Amino acid sequence: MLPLAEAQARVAALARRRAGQIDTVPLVDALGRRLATPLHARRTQPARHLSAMDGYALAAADAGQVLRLVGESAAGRAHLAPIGTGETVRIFTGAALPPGADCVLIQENVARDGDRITQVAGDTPRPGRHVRPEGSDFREGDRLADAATLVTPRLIALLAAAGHAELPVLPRPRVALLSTGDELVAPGAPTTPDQLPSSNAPMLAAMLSAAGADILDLGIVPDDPDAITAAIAAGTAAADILVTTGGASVGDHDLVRPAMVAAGARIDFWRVAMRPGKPLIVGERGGCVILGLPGNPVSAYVTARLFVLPLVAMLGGADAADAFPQTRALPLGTALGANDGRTDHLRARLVDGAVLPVGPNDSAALKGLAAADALIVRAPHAPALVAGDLVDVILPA
Ligand SMILES: Nc1nc2c(c(=O)[nH]1)N[C@H]1C(S)=C(S)[C@@H](COP(=O)(O)OP(=O)(O)OC[C@H]3O[C@@H](n4cnc5c(N)ncnc54)[C@H](O)[C@@H]3O)O[C@H]1N2
Ligand code: MOO
Repeated sequence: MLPLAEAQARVAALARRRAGQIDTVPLVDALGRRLATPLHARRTQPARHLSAMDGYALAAADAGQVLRLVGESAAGRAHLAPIGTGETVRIFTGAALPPGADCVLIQENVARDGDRITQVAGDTPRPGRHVRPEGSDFREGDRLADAATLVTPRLIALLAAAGHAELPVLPRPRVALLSTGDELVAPGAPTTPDQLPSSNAPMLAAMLSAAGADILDLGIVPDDPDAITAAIAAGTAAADILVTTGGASVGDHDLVRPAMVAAGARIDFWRVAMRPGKPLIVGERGGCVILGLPGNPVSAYVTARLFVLPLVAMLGGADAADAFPQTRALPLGTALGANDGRTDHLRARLVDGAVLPVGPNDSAALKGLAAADALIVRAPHAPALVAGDLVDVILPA
């Protein structure tokens, strides 16, 4: 069995992007994807010296004088004529300063009598007071984002302001999903006592779509070697990643690894020193990485968090250092026994800043999984802990 960190490093080594492909998409559609190229400002922001407040624009040299009102400057309707000595212009937030003005008096500190403006409160204005200088945010040609930067709503705002309507992004990884097992039916279909709904497929599809993957659901195949081999061949031909669930272990009906070999895949490793998730199979066929997850739903969830989502992130442009889940040390809300030789992942909840395991600790128990919003990570041979001790926790993705 491979140690968990070594297994993750081997998956990182398999992450190869489709060379050269760039999608150009509208700003909002780029959310959650990574830039394919660096991006530069196509305009200067602010494009002129702008007022940061509603008030009166003047030259600081005229401070303290009674000023004569000669016009108005509003956002989008600049007062472009220069003002002379002793003159002022009514100005609003975001409006251009007229030439000759270098500061703004806020209107609360001013008394107005017809076209006569007098400062009645506040500090003596200095040059630049309440002014956003031209180019103070960015200038045309400035490099605003590097290639591989994650597109957030905040970056979308910056790039929209910089004149971009579409962004060049790395392609979404295509992930094929295959559920194996004679006992499985589609969710919602009637079940006999020998059957159960395939809950792994919608769980994984939801995790993958939130992670920005395009999903190709290959459905359910029975425990038939030829059918699984054919589905693996089809899935690897169509996708960047093929995720299978079930049939990963050692039983007579655990057919995924032999089927991968029959389909011409290379097995990179099988079995990881982790719980749940021990029977994970990783391989590749024709440039497609195959992740054979165990069938137990909690095992499928944990291996998806620890291997599938990081691989999707790496194919989407993330560095390995950012792609794998980070842990945070949080106080335990209860005692825990010593761990054995596998890295353990306990379903847990955050309650009042402490982390509490959610039972039962069974890799088929879905209620505990649904109730958990964190995973406690216990290193191999971690010692017993008491309430209040710090423990490593993976928080929700
Ligand atoms: N003798 C041994 N037995 C087992 C070992 C072992 O090392 N030696 N490993 C155990 C571990 S750990 C796990 S995890 C499971 C994983 O087994 P498989 O990946 O072969 O999964 P299956 O046997 O096909 O299914 C296990 C369980 O999960 C249910 N399942 C399968 N697919 C789905 C799905 N899409 N949605 C919901 N539930 C699913 C399936 O019905 C079984 O109940 O093996 C242990 N055994
Ligand atoms: O280690 Mo298996 O993945 O639970 O039950």
